[in-house]
Amino acid sequence: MTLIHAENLEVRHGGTLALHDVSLDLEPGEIVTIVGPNGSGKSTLLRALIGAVAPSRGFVKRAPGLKIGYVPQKLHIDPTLPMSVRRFLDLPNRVSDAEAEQALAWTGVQGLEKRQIAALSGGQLQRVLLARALLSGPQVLMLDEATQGLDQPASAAFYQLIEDMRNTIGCAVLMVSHELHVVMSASDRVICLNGHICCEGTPEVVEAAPAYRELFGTGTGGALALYRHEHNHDHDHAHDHAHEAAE
Ligand SMILES: Nc1ncnc2c1ncn2[C@@H]1O[C@H](COP(=O)(O)OP(=O)(O)OP(=O)(O)O)[C@@H](O)[C@H]1O
Repeated sequence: MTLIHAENLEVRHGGTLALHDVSLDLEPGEIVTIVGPNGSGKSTLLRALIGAVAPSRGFVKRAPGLKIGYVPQKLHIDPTLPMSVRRFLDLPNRVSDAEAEQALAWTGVQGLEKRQIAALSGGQLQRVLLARALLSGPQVLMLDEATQGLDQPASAAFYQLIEDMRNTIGCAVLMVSHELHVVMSASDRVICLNGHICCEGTPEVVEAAPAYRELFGTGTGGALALYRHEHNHDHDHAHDHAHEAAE
């Protein structure tokens, strides 16, 4: 059974058309990665699929009772507010000490219960966020640039962990990533977004697609190419995505 079905989504933020004509299905157990330039609507799409922003057109259908574990791009916690890892894992639902310990162990940050959230390193924080998402027993894990700020070995290890989790608990994974090398190896399906879906398919299909090559360039490869947006096909609509270099 399809977990999430989105049809012809259009999302506006005030006067900004963030997404239009976006249709997609998320099936159980698959790892789907969304790539796209800055401002291309990736976070907006995740938020629309969760129900945190309302589409101005189209609709999202989630399987009844669907449990989604969401790992946000940033965590906004006032650094002056005391918040231990253990307390954080109780939000929004209380969990037992044993469950908290198990989730932290699984994500490789065992023993951090008493540490303050504000005192964690970037990598530790991402793993604690992941532990919290797992505690809800998700059928879908959604990650919004979860490896931002991590070095390459740390982000590779993080994605390996995600894949292990998918294999162990069978959840689907929908993630936004800026790391093409990871996307290409760890995803079952890639969606290339730029306000609308430019192309999608298996990593091999997307890698060869002209729209993807226009977005990310073909020569330079790696992270730099992500920001080189050589977008020259016609969109026949007016919206404000930066179609030029965003460095
Ligand atoms: N709360 C908001 N209010 C107004 N405009 C917004 C809001 N959130 C996003 N936008 C705009 O919507 C568009 C899509 O933003 P979104 O954050 O979804 O893109 P993104 O692909 O996730 O970007 P990034 O890679 O930089 O994280 C952008 O033009 C952005 O400025």
